[in-house]
Amino acid sequence: MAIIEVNHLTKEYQLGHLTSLKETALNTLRRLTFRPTREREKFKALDDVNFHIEEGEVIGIIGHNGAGKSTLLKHLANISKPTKGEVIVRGSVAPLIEVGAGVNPELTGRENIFLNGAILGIPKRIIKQKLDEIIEFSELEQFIDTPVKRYSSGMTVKLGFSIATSMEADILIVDEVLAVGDLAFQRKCFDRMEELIKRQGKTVLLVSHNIRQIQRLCNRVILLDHGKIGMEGDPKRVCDNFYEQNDIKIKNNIDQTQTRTIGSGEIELVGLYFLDTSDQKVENLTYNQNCSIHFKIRVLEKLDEVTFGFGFHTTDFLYLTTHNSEEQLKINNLPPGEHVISCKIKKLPLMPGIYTIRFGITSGQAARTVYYGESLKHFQIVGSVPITIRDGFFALDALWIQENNKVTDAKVNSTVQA
Ligand SMILES: Nc1ncnc2c1ncn2[C@@H]1O[C@H](COP(=O)(O)OP(=O)(O)OP(=O)(O)O)[C@@H](O)[C@H]1O
Repeated sequence: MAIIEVNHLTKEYQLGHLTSLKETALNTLRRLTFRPTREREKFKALDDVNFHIEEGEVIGIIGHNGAGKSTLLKHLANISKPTKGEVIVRGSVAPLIEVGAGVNPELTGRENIFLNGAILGIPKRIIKQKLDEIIEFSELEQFIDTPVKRYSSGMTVKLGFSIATSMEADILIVDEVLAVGDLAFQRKCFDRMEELIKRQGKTVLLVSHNIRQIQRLCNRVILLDHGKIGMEGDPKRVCDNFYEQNDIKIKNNIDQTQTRTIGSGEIELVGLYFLDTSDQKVENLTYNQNCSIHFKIRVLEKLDEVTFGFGFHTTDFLYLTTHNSEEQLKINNLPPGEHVISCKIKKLPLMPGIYTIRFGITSGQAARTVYYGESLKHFQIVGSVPITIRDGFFALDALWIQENNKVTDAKVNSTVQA
């Protein structure tokens, strides 16, 4: 029997509900003055959502901002009530769904550990046994007897995460919390999640915008799209589909895409384009194409010992390559004015998809950064790839060989001769 059943789950909100205090006051005034109250429009944050989860499954929930992911988790954690439909949960739930969820701000860290254990029906004796481990994992030894309302949001998350993952509830529900807290703690959380999932076979529901993390941890992914299930199933298939949708959105809104640049003001990038082998400008490239990338720069103040570097990254800022000019091109004296620097690329081995470019310029012996930009230009790699390549970002120019082939053949021959 499924550990979680979601049947025809619908959640309606009234638009503007979040600012309802002012609206309520206005409506009261309208009623007093016998004027008709304004009907507020309703919208469905979740719209007839159906799925089952079996024990031990690790489900990732992805989708655009406002798709309904958090709303769904709140229903699974029994924090929200459906407008229509039902959620059946056959087990205890440790929810980690917002900063401070399940944590009482008036109580100390230690008291919260006992409170949470009690809510999950864990005997005090067992909680006492786990106490040291929970405190140690949370890295809050010094503050464990301080009321949680004095904690920073990162500290609150650390406590919440340690409690939720130590209490051995049947189902762990995690919303994006791994993105809070310092990097080292995030890594620790990720490792613990992986351990819970792989070694202990826990049922886990995970919401994240970190699609790569979802793809790595989950065995099934649900893609929510405007409150409905847009797609569901194999993580790679669903995540790839989500990337494609995103990439198309980005490509259609390229002008609105935020490029990120920093600079000293001595130099600026005024043009960036690819040329094919006939020196024609090209917007899209085919897989394995010979091409060159050109950077048109305007130097405002004379610079010395100038080196360049560029790289490709995905639209979600996964850095794929860098190529520095240090060994090939170092300009000792770059006078004010416009200059074009280019880099020839032999057989660009990027797999079909949408990528973007970063570019940096340094000057002087200490390699001071005078310009750095990311997401500077989106481009698409099109065309088909050899069937040897299934996924990833790069195609290796590689060949499989059975090295002991000759030895085996020789043996076979000698056997035959004998
Ligand atoms: N209490 C509420 N009252 C009114 N509208 C709400 C309420 N809570 C959520 N919503 C709306 O419901 C929709 C779904 O919100 P939800 O937080 O579930 O999205 P999400 O997929 O988690 O988004 P994000 O990725 O931005 O966190 C949004 O349009 C949001 O504004």
